[in-house]
Amino acid sequence: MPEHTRANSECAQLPLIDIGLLASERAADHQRLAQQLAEACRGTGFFYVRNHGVSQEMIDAVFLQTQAFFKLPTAEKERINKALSLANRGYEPLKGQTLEPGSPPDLKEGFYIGEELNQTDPRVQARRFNHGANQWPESLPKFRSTMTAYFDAMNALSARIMQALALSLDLPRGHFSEFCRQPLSTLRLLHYPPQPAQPEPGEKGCGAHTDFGGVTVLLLDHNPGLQVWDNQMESWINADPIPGTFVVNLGDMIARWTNDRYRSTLHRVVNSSGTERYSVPFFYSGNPDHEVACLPGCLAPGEFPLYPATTVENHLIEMYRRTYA
Ligand SMILES: O=C(O)CCC(=O)C(=O)O
Ligand SMILES: [Fe+2]
Repeated sequence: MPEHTRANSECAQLPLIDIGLLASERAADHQRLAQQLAEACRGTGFFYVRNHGVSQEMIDAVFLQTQAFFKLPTAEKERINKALSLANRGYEPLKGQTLEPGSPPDLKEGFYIGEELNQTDPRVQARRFNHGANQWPESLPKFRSTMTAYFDAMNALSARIMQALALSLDLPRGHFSEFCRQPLSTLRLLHYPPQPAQPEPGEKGCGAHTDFGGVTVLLLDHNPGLQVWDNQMESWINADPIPGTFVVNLGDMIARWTNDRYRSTLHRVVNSSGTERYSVPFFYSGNPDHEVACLPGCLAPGEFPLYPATTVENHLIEMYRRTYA
């Protein structure tokens, strides 16, 4: 992978998928969706979705609250630092994560939100991984309701994307419905200051990484900055924002499931826009107890599974251990 931070602007665009086709009554529409998706997933594993049904009003409200949160005084953000949570919820300061081993820490600050759970929930009582209370900023009255509504909308959209993924793998549409029950999901708000004029070698908004979980549904503001590694071309593709869409990408669990027919792809952020950049990824990892093993149809005769079977929870614990070690 080249060290410089520019992407090849002449490269192919990522595909744009009409996820609304899933609601069609016509089998031909489902087939078209399945085909387009299979192609996208065998390619970079990154695509845009449109016709997703999430209102622009809701998206505007999410950005408004996100910006308001990061503009709060540092002391207030620090009061709900993620380090105070047993469930990885809350504020992550600038340079708090290093997604690319060997590079300087990421030039971003973040905020993590999970499912709203109270202390009596059996999953919290049992200290299941990433299950616990959220931490909320006190001085933003609309923050909590905006984010929980968006969280629910993202869970619903992700479940629909899983249905489309099932179709793309020649499986029944409901194949992942058990996986989608009581899913473990993380909503992450991100703020990237502009890339400094004189960065440290390798310093950037977000180091090259793959996402851990099932699917990621990423909301971009109007700024470019996201780059996706194109294995075939051996270069970075700019995944610039397209209004009215989300960027969707596959996490490491899908590679496990499909024996690498579908891959999780390296991506990174270089905020060369000269202004503040905000983005809101949603990580959908599914039911913690669900078994992740090679799917039917993803093993040709004589081919062996590349990964041992595991559960969602054990896979995630292992991935977190590696990143935050
Ligand atoms: O900010 C972005 O565009 C991407 C963020 C990302 O890749 C992540 O949080 O995993
Ligand atoms: Fe990512």
